[in-house]
Amino acid sequence: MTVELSVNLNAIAMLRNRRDLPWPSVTGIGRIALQAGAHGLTVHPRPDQRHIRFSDLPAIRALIDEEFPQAEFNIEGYPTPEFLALVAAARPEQVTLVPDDPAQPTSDHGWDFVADGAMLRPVVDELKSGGARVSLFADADPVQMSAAADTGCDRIELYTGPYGGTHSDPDAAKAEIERLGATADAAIGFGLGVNAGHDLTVENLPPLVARIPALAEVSIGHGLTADSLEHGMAETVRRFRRACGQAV
Ligand SMILES: CC(=O)[C@@H](O)[C@H](O)COP(=O)(O)O
Ligand SMILES: NCC(=O)COP(=O)(O)O
Repeated sequence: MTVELSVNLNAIAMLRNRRDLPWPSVTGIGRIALQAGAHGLTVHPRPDQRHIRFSDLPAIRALIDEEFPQAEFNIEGYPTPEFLALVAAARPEQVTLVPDDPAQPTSDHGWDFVADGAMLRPVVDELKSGGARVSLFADADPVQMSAAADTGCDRIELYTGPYGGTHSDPDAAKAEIERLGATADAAIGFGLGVNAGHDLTVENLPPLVARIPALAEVSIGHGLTADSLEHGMAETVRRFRRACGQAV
């Protein structure tokens, strides 16, 4: 199975928002990423619009529809009525629901599928009936996968932040990979697809992909954007695609 790369544009938008100027262009950089073979684009429109602005969503939708119809749009966020309205208008191929509080500096945990299942089930149903694939953000915890499947979601997205934090500790990295792998095995056993994301890099992707051969998609923004400052966006997308095991 090919591990697809979805490029997260949050950091590009964060840089753009530093000034009242239209560059760097979120759609312009997204175009370069798709031209270089990224499978799709990911955004996380947070309530304070600190990076991705609500107005970015129709522009990204139009870019994909008009120039890259085979690509996917993945929108992440907490399922407030405002977020669900943005999703209904943008018609993304995938929605990734995360349990983020608006005050969080970034996403740093997955759902408690036992406690949150009753809330998630109707939201998942609504999004799926609108035609989206639904992925739910998940910590590395195999025990939670039965309850995750009970939400009716299509996929989980493994939160790989703790793994990303082991960049200088090989033993801790191996332990995190095994926790992630065991969670993926459990999810697949319940018929779920598996995505992954947060703090993934060219260096830490290959061992994760080797442990989870059924991994469907990784969404990457921070590390990929950092590398693009050195290698350029097109070459960086190719480097990350190779790190996913794609023949580039
Ligand atoms: C869900 C996740 O881990 C990331 O995709 C998230 O979008 C990061 O958000 P920030 O870019 O705001 O840190
Ligand atoms: N879902 C993870 C994502 O889209 C990007 O996370 P990061 O690479 O910016 O940490």
